[in-house]
Amino acid sequence: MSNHNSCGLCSIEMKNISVTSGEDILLDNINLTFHCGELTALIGKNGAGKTTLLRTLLGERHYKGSISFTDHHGVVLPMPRIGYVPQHLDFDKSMPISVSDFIAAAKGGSPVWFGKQKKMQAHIREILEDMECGYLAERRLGALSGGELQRVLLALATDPVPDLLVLDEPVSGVDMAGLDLFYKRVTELRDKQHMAILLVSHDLGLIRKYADRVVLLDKTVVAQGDANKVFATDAFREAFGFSFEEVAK
Ligand SMILES: Nc1ncnc2c1ncn2[C@@H]1O[C@H](COP(=O)(O)OP(=O)(O)OP(=O)(O)O)[C@@H](O)[C@H]1O
Repeated sequence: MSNHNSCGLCSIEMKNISVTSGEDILLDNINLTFHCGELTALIGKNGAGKTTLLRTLLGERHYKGSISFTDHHGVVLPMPRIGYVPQHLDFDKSMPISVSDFIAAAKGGSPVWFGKQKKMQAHIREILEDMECGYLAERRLGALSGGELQRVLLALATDPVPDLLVLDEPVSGVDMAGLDLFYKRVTELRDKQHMAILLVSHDLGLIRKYADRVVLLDKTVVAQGDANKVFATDAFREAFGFSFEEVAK
């Protein structure tokens, strides 16, 4: 898929990144650049280091090497602002908390029991409406479907607009129509807000439909490029045990 939206300047760069745990090398000399306005899909077999790479970007893993952000003016800043949608959210589903109170609490506003601040509530309604889920504002968080919850988390992760949006297999437990809708929303964000997006996914069909670039990881980057190119590599066949032609079916 061609990308019309990248200015070529604004980017997040991982340089010579290595992560170890005791004697184990979890990530080995990763060199990657994520461009603003581009959706990059991160793929690899189980244990390849995908989640470790995300956690490193989020500042949750100790690493060797450097991560930097270059803004639209070419100014290099030490760290990008990152929005994160986790794989799943662990919470007590019987909790009597509404979607808008959850967002207010996550944003570090006043505790929910102090009552809602009008301005904050209007803002929350606005960001949910941007994600076409304003109607969820007063629903109980625990009553949302998997797809609805993902949209709420996406609204939260993209306000304020981050430099890099990181999505960790965000759509597990969501049906095919919900998946497709989620990817559509994500690509709209890429185009409208010009953010760099990094997505860990196992859905090769959706990756081929929506990703601008695919990175195949096996502790280090073993292939990268557009989906068709990466799916045709020997490294892909080795990682997944099937060939490009089988993905195309
Ligand atoms: N905190 C940790 N300490 C030690 N080893 C870890 C830690 N976290 C992950 N690992 C190991 O690092 C390797 C990479 O794990 P990681 O979760 O990043 O893989 P992944 O590509 O996300 O896998 P999956 O597709 O199964 O989610 C695995 O061998 C895992 O056991």
